[in-house]
Amino acid sequence: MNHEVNEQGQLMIAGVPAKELAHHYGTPLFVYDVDRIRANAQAFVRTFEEYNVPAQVAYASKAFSSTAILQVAHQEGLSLDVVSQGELHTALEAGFPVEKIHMHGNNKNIQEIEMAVRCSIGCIVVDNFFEIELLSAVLKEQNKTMDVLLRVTPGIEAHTHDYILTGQEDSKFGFDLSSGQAEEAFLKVKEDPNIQMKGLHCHIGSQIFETDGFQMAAQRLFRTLHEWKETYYYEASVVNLGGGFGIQYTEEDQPLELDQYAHALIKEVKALSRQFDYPMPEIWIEPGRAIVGEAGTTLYTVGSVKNIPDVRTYISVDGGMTDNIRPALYNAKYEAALTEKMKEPAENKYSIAGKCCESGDMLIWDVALPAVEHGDTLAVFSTGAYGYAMASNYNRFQKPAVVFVENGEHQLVVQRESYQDMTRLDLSYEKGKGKEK
Ligand SMILES: Cc1ncc(COP(=O)(O)O)c(C=O)c1O
Ligand SMILES: N[C@@H](CCCC[NH3+])C(=O)O
Repeated sequence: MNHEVNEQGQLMIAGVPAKELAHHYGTPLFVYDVDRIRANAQAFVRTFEEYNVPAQVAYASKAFSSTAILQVAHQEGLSLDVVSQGELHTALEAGFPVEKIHMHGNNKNIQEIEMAVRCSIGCIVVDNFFEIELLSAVLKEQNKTMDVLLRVTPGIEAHTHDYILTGQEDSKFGFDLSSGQAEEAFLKVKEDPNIQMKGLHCHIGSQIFETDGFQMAAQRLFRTLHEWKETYYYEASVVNLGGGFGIQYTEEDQPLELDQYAHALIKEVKALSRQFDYPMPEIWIEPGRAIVGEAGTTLYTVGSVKNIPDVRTYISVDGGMTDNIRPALYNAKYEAALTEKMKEPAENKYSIAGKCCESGDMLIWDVALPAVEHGDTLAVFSTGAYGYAMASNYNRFQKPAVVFVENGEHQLVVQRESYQDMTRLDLSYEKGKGKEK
């Protein structure tokens, strides 16, 4: 992996020495290279523009949601995918245009739907029959209309590199195409004059390195849309192929360039539109990881170093599974470096441990590094997606701060949580002072 290193052998992030950031803001610290976020967004947006294909590139904010990142997403012409009232609230606080917000979720409750309808967001991606009932009732009550996509499971499951064609669908998300549930949902949605059915949505998985899974999914959606056109004279104006575009965490990961994913989707949808003589729909996608993943780096300070002769050396840092649950949850792999020793050769293998009371709180096993000492700043790369977003307060550790860096300037965009923040919602218990039943 290529990193910016200055003459003194220091790791630089968008023109600023990482050590300086660690010193200024403290650690653990999430640092985002904003130029990189913009370039990632543009790789998708420009490709659709170049091919003159109407599209929406919706940033999947589950990957990392905060006011600042949503502002950048908007500046780069992205739409937004939210999955909760919390993510929608953040979008509204960030001033994100409501008409470019799409709402997902396999169990949207009445409050979420009411909020989405009240705010007149751009689209709800409908996931199940119960939701159709809730949405119909809310639209009637608020005397409003709503554009929707139906989320369907096309029977393709991506397992990072390969694809499993599942005959029988087994997913908590969406309507099954093969059993006819999707068609039943389509007919229900079509019955409601307040619901405008714009098209179909699917999402086949995450961290996908090839394009054939997306192409297979597009084929299945088109086959369905073609049938519905023949049978019901329905024409979709949108096909949403979800997110899932892979990124590089370690040297072993060899993702495509982002514009190659977009290019392949455009080519496939154009071909399918010709094949089925179907009017070319808008193509919507929902990248999360691909927008922010590689743009993020986590900085930690090394604390204890424990050598077990002939076994391994553990180095413990001041964060861990509370700011990056992915190694513990998915056995995810990362690369790391010592920010001040970028030009020094690796001299040993170290295993990087977090500080939670969990043996499984390990960030990286056996990574080759120069000699590690107490006080070193350690950078873990490609932590921009599903890191801060999945952070917890386990062991009552504070959530880290987040800093944006662009053109040599840095700015705090999420403050470090304080202990007061953590106890703010706590109330004391006094025996005998409870409400009687
Ligand atoms: C419906 C949907 N869209 C988009 C995404 C974003 O995925 P990724 O971050 O892999 O691009 C996800 C998460 O996998 C998702 O479930
Ligand atoms: N959170 C997961 C991916 C889930 C994507 C959301 N549907 C990850 O870190 O890889």
